[in-house]
Amino acid sequence: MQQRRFAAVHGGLWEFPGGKLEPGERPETAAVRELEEELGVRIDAAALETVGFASGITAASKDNTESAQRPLVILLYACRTWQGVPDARDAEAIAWVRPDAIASLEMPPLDYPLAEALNRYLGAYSRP
Ligand SMILES: Nc1nc2c([nH]c(=O)n2[C@H]2C[C@H](O)[C@@H](COP(=O)(O)OP(=O)(O)OP(=O)(O)O)O2)c(=O)[nH]1
Repeated sequence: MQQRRFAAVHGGLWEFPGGKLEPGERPETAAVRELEEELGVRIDAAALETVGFASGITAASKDNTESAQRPLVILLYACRTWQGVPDARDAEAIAWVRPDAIASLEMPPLDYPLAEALNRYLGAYSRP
């Protein structure tokens, strides 16, 4: 998980690493690019596993310069193999967090349903 820059929208909150698509960009390509930019790790798009998504409305920007709040969809992927050691290149901090402890972090609203989707995906909530 990574902690957003204090000056950013949702500053100081923890989130899954990632970011917005560039025009015309595929989500998997964006995930590869963002993990390189934010963590300095290299991943193969073919190694991404689809976990789930969360949808809502964007937060109002801090300085209110952006237009009205817009619909937002965040896709979550799992990736079990990568090259390099994760480094906080674009965040206040990064941390490995056990999947069942992610929801205890202070996060932006859509990261909570993403954490639930991850735990369902990993079977952490499976019944005996
Ligand atoms: N992770 C997350 N992001 C959210 C939620 N609601 C919401 O408006 N956002 C916004 C905050 C950011 O503007 C954007 C996340 O994309 P991002 O990490 O690429 O954007 P950013 O603003 O940090 O920086 P930039 O690289 O685009 O300049 O989504 C939410 O619930 N979870």
